[in-house]
Amino acid sequence: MNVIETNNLTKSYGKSRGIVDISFSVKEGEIFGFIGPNGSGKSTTIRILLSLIYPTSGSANIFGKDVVAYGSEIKKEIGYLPSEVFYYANMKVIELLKYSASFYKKDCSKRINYLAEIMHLDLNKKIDDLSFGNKKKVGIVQGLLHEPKLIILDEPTSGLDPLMQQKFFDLLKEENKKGATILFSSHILSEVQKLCDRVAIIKEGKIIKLENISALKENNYKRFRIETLSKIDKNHFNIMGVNKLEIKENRVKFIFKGNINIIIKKISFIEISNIWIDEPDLEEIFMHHYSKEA
Ligand SMILES: Nc1ncnc2c1ncn2[C@@H]1O[C@H](COP(=O)(O)OP(=O)(O)OP(=O)(O)O)[C@@H](O)[C@H]1O
Repeated sequence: MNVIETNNLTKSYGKSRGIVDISFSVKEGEIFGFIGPNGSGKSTTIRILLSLIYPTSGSANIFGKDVVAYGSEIKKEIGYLPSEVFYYANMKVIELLKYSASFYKKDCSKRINYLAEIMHLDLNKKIDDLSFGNKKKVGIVQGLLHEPKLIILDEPTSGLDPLMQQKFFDLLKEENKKGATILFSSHILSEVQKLCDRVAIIKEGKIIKLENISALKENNYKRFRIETLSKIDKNHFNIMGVNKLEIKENRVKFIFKGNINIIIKKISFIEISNIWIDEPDLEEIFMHHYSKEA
């Protein structure tokens, strides 16, 4: 079953582009990454899913229900962490969280304590006295306190130190194991790589690639770094499938996608002193998509 489904979702802000023909689906139990640089349209898509804004054309369904028609009903099953959180500064953390919990028809107190303990959040502090990172933690607890079936996170890790990021990711994995579906938007590829099953790459309002993380990483992309005994001819590796080719004297590096034997044969013509072959990280593959399709 698809938990999220969008069909040609389009939003224009007057004359300026928001998103154009965004179509993707997220299956139940999936952790889906939404990746793109600032201004590419991630928040716009998410705001439509949460019916905070309406699409100009196209449609989006969550749990099989249209987000425009059933927005308020759907929202009860969603945990949302916005990219920026704003609170009434005068409230204590616990007061705010209890207020948030009052929107749901269940007792969330145990859950609030559990989440606060994991995230090292002091419930008795005033919101005003919290650092940016601690305010973010309040947002995390607020988004997860009602054990939502769908968790939507918009650039959730900014402000969290690496240890807290790890705890947060562990928490998300735990929620996912219990059945929650997750939509995770980010411009930090290493986080998406750690957490997500599948990813949509969004650029200038359009999805340019939908891929399994494993396929994106292993899709025959290999990073080669070679050192040779003599200077390398600048055209030696200028062949199909070679990208980001850099040659300096007796060193060459590139990313290759294709039949690996072609490269091995090419290498056999030169005398090498060292070679490293590994998998490029998502960042490199992603940047390659961007530069190629720009
Ligand atoms: N309220 C608005 N009025 C006018 N244009 C907007 C508005 N909100 C977003 N846009 C434009 O829509 C496009 C997509 O922006 P959006 O905020 O969805 O991107 P994003 O990928 O979430 O980026 P960021 O990571 O910076 O939030 C951008 O060109 C942006 O300038």
